[in-house]
Amino acid sequence: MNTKILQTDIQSLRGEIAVPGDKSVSHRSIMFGALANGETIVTNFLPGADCLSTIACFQKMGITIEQTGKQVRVIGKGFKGLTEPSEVLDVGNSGTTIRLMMGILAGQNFSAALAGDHSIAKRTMKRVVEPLREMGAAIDGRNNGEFTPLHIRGGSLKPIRYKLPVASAQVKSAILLAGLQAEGETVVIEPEETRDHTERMILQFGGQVIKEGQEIKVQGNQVLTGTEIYVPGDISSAAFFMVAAAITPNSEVVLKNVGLNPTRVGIIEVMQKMGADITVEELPSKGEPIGTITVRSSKLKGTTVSGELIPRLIDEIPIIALLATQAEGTTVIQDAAELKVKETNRIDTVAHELSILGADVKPTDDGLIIQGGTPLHGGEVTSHGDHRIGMMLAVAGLIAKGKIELHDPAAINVSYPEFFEHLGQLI
Ligand SMILES: O=C(O)C1=C[C@@H](OP(=O)(O)O)[C@@H](O)[C@H](O)C1
Ligand SMILES: C=C(OP(=O)(O)O)C(=O)O
Repeated sequence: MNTKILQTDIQSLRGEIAVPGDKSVSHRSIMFGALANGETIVTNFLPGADCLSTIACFQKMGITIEQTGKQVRVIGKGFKGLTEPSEVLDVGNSGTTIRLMMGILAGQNFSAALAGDHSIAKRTMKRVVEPLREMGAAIDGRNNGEFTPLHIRGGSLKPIRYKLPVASAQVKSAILLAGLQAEGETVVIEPEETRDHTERMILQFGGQVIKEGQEIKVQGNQVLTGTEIYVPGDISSAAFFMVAAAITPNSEVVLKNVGLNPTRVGIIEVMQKMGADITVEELPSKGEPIGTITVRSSKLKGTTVSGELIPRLIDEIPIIALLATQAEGTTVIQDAAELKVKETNRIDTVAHELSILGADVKPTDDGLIIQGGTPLHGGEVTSHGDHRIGMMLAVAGLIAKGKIELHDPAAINVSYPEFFEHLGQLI
């Protein structure tokens, strides 16, 4: 495993960064491009390891996908155009790839095997397996289909009306993707609103989806048409530099072209509540809302992060925890038990790694309690193979005094291959 000596005790961060394309939107652009009829052109695609896994899976099902950097061309063959893969579909580290793809495979008249890395093997798939079985898919795998390697044989599906037991965009999307192939109307009921990129993309590809309160409805047997997709910058990647600017003295960082979908901007609301100096300028756009975010260092105060906010910032909680270590007073993060089923148990890995650097972070059943105002020092830390933990620790290094060794920094390539290069431009 490789190790990186982090840059520590930085005096200021200054500059402008265009963060890479949104991971959630990039995955979906490939999936919908493959299921639509005709050509789809994707620009500002995220060439991170997770999205490359999605491309490879669809290539194995007979779809022509040409990717050069951030530009992708997909030749879709319609919902009935995928072919039975002769090899295992390898999802790598990507929960979004496996869960959404299962919704697609549920409606395919063939058999497919799915597997991923060590982290994927520990993440529960039951949440998608249960509704997809109810719709008619035959799924098997370890522990009665809960864990990879999984096997799925799809076919004709019946629609369902399904109340999500947890607020999850991945589960919602898997059911909607199956629902688009079923006979009749499928309804998903969300306990809390989650990211709506799938719904937006159905519309962009000429399909229909209706949202009524907490219910999302799709008719089956829809036909989609290839289109042009512009992927906005990923606010989940921008979040690391937003927090870096807020906690590093004498800093001003401008983040261009950031996606500002209302279901994703919880981090902005939390930073404003904590007293961060943050301005957001929304710009005209055709697809997802985008804009420029500017953050300057400022004095911060603790807060509570809970309830409906959680799904709107779920992937930002590790970096919010770091922010809270530098705020005055206590920050409580609750209702976030979902963190336990991400690439790592992020409640445990955040608390453990930040404590090594001198922070006061206590894990709870559904979140974290952070006593702020703690100076950070050096130490030996690890990403645990989790990209968001790796980036959070690199940002922690900026304000730490002493040497920090970060093990497995390469995990960051999952969502932000240019991360260290961009960080270097700001130092
Ligand atoms: O739908 C998506 O693209 C995602 C949904 C979220 O997961 P859950 O649906 O499990 O909350 C998020 O954590 C993940 O990074 C991406
Ligand atoms: C949880 C994440 O992704 P996934 O579920 O797709 O692995 C993430 O990117 O933080």
